[in-house]
Amino acid sequence: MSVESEPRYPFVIVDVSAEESDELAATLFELGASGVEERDDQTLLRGAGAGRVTLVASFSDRAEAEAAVEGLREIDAALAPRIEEVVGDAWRDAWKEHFAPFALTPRITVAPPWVEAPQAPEGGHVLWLEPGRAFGTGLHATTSLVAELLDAHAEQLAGKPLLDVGTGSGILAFVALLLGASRAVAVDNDPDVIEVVQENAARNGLEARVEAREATSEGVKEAFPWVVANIEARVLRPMAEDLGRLVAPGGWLILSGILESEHDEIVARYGELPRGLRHVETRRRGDAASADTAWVAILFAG
Ligand SMILES: C[S@@+](CC[C@H](N)C(=O)[O-])C[C@H]1O[C@@H](n2cnc3c(N)ncnc32)[C@H](O)[C@@H]1O
Repeated sequence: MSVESEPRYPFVIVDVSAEESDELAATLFELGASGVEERDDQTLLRGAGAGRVTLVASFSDRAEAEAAVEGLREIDAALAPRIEEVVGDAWRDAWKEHFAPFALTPRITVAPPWVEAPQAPEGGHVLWLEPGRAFGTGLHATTSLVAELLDAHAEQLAGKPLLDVGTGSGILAFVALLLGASRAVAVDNDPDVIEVVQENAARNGLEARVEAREATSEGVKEAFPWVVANIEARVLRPMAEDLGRLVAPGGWLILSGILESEHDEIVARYGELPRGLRHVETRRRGDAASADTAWVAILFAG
């Protein structure tokens, strides 16, 4: 295929502070972006560094991208957005070059399917994972913090079913199953990830123990002894009643996708539910001195 006939994908790229990133991502959607990727110090493709976030917004054509750049300049002339155009489809797989086997927890090594089988950790397992376009390589702190909590509480998890809300690639459901959970229900409001979860389940011989479906917490009826949700504080806040209902008496809930600055408020919100979840433990990752860039995962007991 000649370069002229290859598809062209315009992106608007802008570097912002972590505090500004959510608001500016929403603005980019309002300006017509079809997707906005956030890159920071902890994502597979790194951001601008020094705690700053690089927003990469995709547009359907060049004219729309140029109009969005104009729109951003009108909002704040100091933003300095730029347009980059990618020609051809090879970039879609570029992230694969950076995705090598790594120890997610003491007992779980994650490996992409295109490498040779790595050594499993002692008493542990290799989790074969191809996230595709779903979130959840395990390289983001919000994922690894939950996986570590599951590993640390594997004795309580053994033989119990688990609900994974916002499952993405299915990574947390698979970690739980490899650590001994009996079965997992994995739900996500993005219908595109369900096939990814099913493919990854089959890759690990776990398909009989995972039920993946398009749903939010509202669409789940039964309560579980274990519930995990790595979403975002702004989604977890209104979800509190539902998630509280889904934790069986004596069960456990892990929440992630929460910044240090949001920690106390989330602990209070879930603690004041009629079910009264008790804060047990918080794990932290990132620069603790900066409450707006350090991530936390919170374990509650029901
Ligand atoms: C940060 S990703 C987490 C993926 C994976 N569980 C992990 O830990 O790496 C959040 C996921 O939650 C999903 N999500 C967002 N809002 C949701 C909602 N209200 N109900 C269910 N899933 C939701 C997104 O589609 C996305 O796949």
